[in-house]
Amino acid sequence: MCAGVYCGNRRQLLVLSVCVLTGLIYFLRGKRLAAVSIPSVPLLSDVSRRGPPVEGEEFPMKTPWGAPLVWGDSESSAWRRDEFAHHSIRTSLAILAVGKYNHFLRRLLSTAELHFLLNFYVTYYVLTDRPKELDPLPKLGSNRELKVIPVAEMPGWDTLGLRRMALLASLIGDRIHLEVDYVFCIDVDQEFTNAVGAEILGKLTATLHPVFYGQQRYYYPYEKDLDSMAYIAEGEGDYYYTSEFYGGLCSEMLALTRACSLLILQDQERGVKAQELEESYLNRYLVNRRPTCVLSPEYSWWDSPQAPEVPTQRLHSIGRQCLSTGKTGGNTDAC
Ligand SMILES: CC(=O)N[C@H]1[C@@H](OP(=O)(O)OP(=O)(O)OC[C@H]2O[C@@H](n3ccc(=O)[nH]c3=O)[C@H](O)[C@@H]2O)O[C@H](CO)[C@H](O)[C@@H]1O
Ligand SMILES: [Mn+2]
Repeated sequence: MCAGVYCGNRRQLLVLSVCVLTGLIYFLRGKRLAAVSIPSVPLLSDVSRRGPPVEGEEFPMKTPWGAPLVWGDSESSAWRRDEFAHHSIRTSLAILAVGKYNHFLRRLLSTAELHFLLNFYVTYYVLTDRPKELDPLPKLGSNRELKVIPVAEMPGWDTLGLRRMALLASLIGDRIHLEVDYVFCIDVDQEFTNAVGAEILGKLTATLHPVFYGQQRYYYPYEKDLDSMAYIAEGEGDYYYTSEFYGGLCSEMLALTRACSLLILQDQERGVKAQELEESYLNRYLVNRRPTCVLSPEYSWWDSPQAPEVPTQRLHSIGRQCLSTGKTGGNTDAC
């Protein structure tokens, strides 16, 4: 453009010279920048972030019944976040920590403060047998609070796996539904590693189990005992969901936890126990009441040969990671 305006008079010659000089400076600066060696050490966020997911076989964006299948960096997730941005929604996390699992609490809370529903009202409901472990209370951001609910429960994932639904049902019914709009149930042996935003807000939200993502239905560990209330027949069911992270509107979560705890009680009365405990009953419930929002394995991930590569790891299961390495024999204390 500079060269094109030269018409022969002195003023134009001056303009032309300035343009050429400026161009030369930019050219030389470009060379200098290129000469500066950029360190080849990848930034931490690059390790767990790949390009944004694009609709396709690897990254389906919808379930067969039309619910969103959520990848946090996709365009549709950005739209969902925009939709919620101007509503003052009250959200919450319900966390159970009994016995040795209390040692996971601070890591979950501190990472939630960095990544979970920032810019929303968040209440942490911590059900614990050791309220003193939260003394002093962790420092929280504005519009975020923590409420401790003392519980007298026996430790052990095999017992608590049958108690948590009942505990949640009474807590949601008595209190949570009066105080917030959404409640998410989360295993305490996890940590947030990247942003989890309003894209997860649905009437009823469930998360795909990473190990069974993309597998044939035949491999899903649905309950096969005909006597169990969690039994899922051949041809029933869409996906296999994890029990480590699910949630939704309080009314939906009240219905879910009440129904599941009733199924568990009915089984216990007859001495029957579904193989995957709470997860089996959750999956049974979600066959009949399909989730309106399905989170991809970005929201339940651990490093395992069977887990898929995901664009961004957002919620990491420390407990299941430990189990999959086999080093600790399921003793998450060692993690
Ligand atoms: C279905 C499945 O794959 N289960 C395995 C997986 O469980 P899960 O990840 O299904 O269970 P888990 O051990 O994380 O227990 C579920 C949740 O109950 C709470 N909780 C549990 C026990 C306890 O003593 N105190 C307590 O507070 C806590 O919030 C925990 O996150 O990993 C466990 C070890 O981590 C066990 O090896 C389970 O076999
Ligand atoms: Mn767990």
